[in-house]
Amino acid sequence: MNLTMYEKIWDSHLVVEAEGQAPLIYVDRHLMHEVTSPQAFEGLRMTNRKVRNPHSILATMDHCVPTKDRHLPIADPIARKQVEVMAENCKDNGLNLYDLKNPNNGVIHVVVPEHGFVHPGMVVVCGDSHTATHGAFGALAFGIGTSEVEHVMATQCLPQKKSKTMLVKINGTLPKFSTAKDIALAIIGKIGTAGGTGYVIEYAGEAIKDLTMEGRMTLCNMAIEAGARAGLIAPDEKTYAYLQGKEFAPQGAAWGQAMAYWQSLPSDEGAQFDAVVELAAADIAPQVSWGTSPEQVIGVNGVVPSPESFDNEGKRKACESALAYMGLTPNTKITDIPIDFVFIGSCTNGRIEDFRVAAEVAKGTKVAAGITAIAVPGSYQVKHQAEQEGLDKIFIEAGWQWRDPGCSMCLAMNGDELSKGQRCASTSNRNFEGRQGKGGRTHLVSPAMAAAAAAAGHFVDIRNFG
Ligand SMILES: CC(C)[C@H](C(=O)O)[C@@H](O)C(=O)O
Ligand code: SF4
Repeated sequence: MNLTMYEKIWDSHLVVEAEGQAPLIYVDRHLMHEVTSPQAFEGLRMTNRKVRNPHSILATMDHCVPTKDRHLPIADPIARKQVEVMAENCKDNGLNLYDLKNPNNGVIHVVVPEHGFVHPGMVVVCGDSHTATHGAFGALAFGIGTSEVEHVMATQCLPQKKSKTMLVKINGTLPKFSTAKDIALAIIGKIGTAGGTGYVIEYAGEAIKDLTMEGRMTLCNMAIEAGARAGLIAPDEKTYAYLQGKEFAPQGAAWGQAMAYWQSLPSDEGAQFDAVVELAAADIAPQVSWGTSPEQVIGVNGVVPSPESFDNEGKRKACESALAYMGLTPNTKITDIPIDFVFIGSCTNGRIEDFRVAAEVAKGTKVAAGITAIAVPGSYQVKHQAEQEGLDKIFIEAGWQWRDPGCSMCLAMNGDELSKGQRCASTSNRNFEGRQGKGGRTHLVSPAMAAAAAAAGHFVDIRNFG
């Protein structure tokens, strides 16, 4: 039988499928951060249970951590408590934690790949929706709720409904200046934030093969914003080269055995998907979101749409309320929208490649008057690598702030936030109302587009920049 990669991973992890119950699957890796784990640990304590396999867990602190003045105690008492509780829980259960002082600290979905903790063919969970990121390695990776976090800690298994499969094929090669972020946004613009509901998306096609591992992570990261359970990309030579030699990658003879398994994972020729979506890479321009949902997005050379341009009532209404919140009028050119803030970072675009591209654009420019621009590396590893390459100096000379790692303004839980009415060019993944601070307005873009906007003071078409 011709199977998709999802079906192969599913079949090899299915523990039991009892009549009238959700199938039970085995979980290989469990990722953790300070926000969604405390109640799960508490639940274990109350029921006198232990973590079944501490080695399956890697934990960090990222959401509520400060990105500056880290030598000082955390000022916000709630954040401080969260960090302390995380440290205690990990210590009590013998878990590997990259705490604030650890040189491996950073955003969970950035640090996990850096250490080769996720391998092709694994089932990976985390109490976090952007777990989808790890699908870039050909692993079935998805977010779970806090009660499920407890269940997985205790049993290493998870009741899980089987998903349908969707193939998203990006044909041809991407134009210069269009990136994985633009592919992600263009797909969501096409299928909508509910387009992937009930599906696991497999991304394929020449443009996907061409992406670096960082780019693949950016793309899979946003599968969740398309409503999908997870995103997947078939492992290939790039995947293996990325993993080889990393701390948690198989070593010695185990490497060869693992490779043999990994090479069996890609979807078989003729495998049937429940849905197929195709896009031409050549049509994907640098994207800018204009609304309060990632599907409200358009090419940078476009204009803010009017509610009447939508053919269904729901979308018309959504457009109206998004424009009111965003303070935008229909037909405004995207490149005429002024900004107040720029954020480069997050588990979508906080990797070394993102800072390289942004620094190349920022080099020799100055942040426009009145604009605050912050560069927040996804991890200390990214930060140190960038510093070795002198990227920090480029940003600082251009007037940017160079911070310590964390989720930061991706969701503004740590005090880094917009004030009411401020408008931000952001490389993160969600532009929901209030996501970057109450009344703040978020436009999702790629790192290059963010850096260009910082210099110009408004969005610019990166293809004509400089
Ligand atoms: C805090 C966490 C539960 C949340 C998520 O699940 O994604 C956060 O990481 C986010 O990006 O909104
Ligand atoms: S960087 Fe943003 S999307 Fe990623 S885990 Fe943190 S808050 Fe969630």
